[in-house]
Amino acid sequence: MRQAAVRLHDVSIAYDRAFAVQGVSGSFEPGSLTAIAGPNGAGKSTLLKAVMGELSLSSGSIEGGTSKDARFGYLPQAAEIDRHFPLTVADTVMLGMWGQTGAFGGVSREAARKGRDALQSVGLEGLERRHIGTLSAGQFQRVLFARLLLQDAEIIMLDEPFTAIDAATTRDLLDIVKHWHGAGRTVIAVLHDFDQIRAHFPQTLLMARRPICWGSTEAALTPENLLRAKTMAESLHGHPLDEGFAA
Ligand SMILES: Nc1ncnc2c1ncn2[C@@H]1O[C@H](COP(=O)(O)OP(=O)(O)OP(=O)(O)O)[C@@H](O)[C@H]1O
Repeated sequence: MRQAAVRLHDVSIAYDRAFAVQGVSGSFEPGSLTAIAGPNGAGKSTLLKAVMGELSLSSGSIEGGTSKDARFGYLPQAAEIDRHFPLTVADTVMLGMWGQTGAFGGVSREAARKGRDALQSVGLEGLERRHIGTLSAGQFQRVLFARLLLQDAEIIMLDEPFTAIDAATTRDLLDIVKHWHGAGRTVIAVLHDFDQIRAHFPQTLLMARRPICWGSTEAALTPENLLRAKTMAESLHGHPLDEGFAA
């Protein structure tokens, strides 16, 4: 039997004693391409961060998801990234090689070539010396994808990768996602656009703090499940500490 890339056993996560995620079980199989969908505040980003090992669990366990694991590539939500940091495009992309070069490893000629290739793959050749603060949102997202390309991770996790990104950039970045999938990597993406999920993502975890459905996208994104997610989210916002109050 093939090993699951990441297996979740009854995972719950709380902030300040209030649950953000409750009772999620299932597997991201090796080579799968999965969307995580659900209303605002459903716990999607929290779940990704827990798989990355950035958050500890209140209960349950995650197999295959450990902190500082070079197997993982992670694209945080744009709002979580400080673009005022004085980095060039080239610096930012080369951070993807961190795990391979080490903190003081320096950039070899081969690594620099890979960096240029990655920038070319996302259509940004020539912008190496630009400060990241001067890029458009779409250009910056391309830079982050180039960094992920260099990182060469086995499991790639994307938190709202196409939010506020123009159609042409989204198309190009979706092509990279499909390329990763074709190469057998495991890709997990938090997404809000159901049409996009239906068109490109074979598997979906639909959640509203609790899991609603984790399976084929067709089975997950039914009108009934979407209504359940909406209703559950509305009840959560009305009573954030109700049954979710952690022990
Ligand atoms: N650092 C934090 N401290 C306290 N509460 C938090 C923290 N981060 C998230 N939360 C809360 O946890 C719940 C789940 O948040 P999360 O960001 O995981 O949801 P989401 O599904 O990714 O939402 P969105 O679609 O709006 O990005 C929300 O009620 C949120 O306010």
